[in-house]
Amino acid sequence: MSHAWGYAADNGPDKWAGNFPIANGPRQSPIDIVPGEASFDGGLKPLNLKYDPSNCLEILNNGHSFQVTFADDSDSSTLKDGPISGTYRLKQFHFHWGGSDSRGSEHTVAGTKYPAELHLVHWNTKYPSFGEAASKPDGLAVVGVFLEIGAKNASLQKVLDAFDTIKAKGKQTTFTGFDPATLLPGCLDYWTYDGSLTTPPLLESVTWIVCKAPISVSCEQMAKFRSLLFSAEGEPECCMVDNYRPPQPLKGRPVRASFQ
Ligand SMILES: NS(=O)(=O)c1ccc(NCc2ccco2)c([N+](=O)[O-])c1
Ligand SMILES: [Zn+2]
Repeated sequence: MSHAWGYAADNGPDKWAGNFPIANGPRQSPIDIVPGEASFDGGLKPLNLKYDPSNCLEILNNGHSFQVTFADDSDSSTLKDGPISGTYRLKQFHFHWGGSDSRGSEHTVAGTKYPAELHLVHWNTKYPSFGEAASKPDGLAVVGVFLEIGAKNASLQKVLDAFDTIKAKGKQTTFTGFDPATLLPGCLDYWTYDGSLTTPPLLESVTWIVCKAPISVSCEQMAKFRSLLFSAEGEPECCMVDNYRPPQPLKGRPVRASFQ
């Protein structure tokens, strides 16, 4: 029986290369972003994000995180411009977080860890589906947003209020009418680099777009994230915390900044 991947000592990030050798590839994510080593690129366009709340379908505990899934059968929720060419459709968003406020983000900024990180995942419509796009070097674009401890985030609270019905792995429920744009920071300055999925299968198909500005989350809201379980109903309860991969070697990749 294959030993499923996870974030524990026996199946966590240091063990993933066994089943997924690309874990040691040339464009793995996340990375530590060092602002002083990023190069400003005046050719980078502002992000053009257009989301339709009616595309929001459901919320699911997938045993690694929770995700909010969108209908992606039309170009009604898209990412354009920024560092990418063409049109990328929103498929889902999810988070990574820590067991305490001192850790949890996947990307770090000059070594600084945030308590959580939001990922908005989009796929290139030059390919017929997410699954096809996920295996192409320009197939995916993920917008990363850091969460920092501060005021309660009213938009995030709408997502957290759905948690009671998806506590265990495999639970899902209808979740409609949510506008993911309300989770974005006011300033959309970003860093961008070529990387990968940060969980298995670790495919090197992601153009990463990491926002410089964080959004707020209260410490009570962080406690709500930590109330989810990695485990399914009927299994010994295992709190869903520290579901983040640490920074990976840059291996000579340029990191560009959309701002000076
Ligand atoms: N942390 S992330 O945004 O890089 C990330 C990682 C894995 C998967 N999915 C796993 C997967 C299986 C086949 C292809 O993809 C996704 N996603 O699907 O949005 C996102
Ligand atoms: Zn992610």
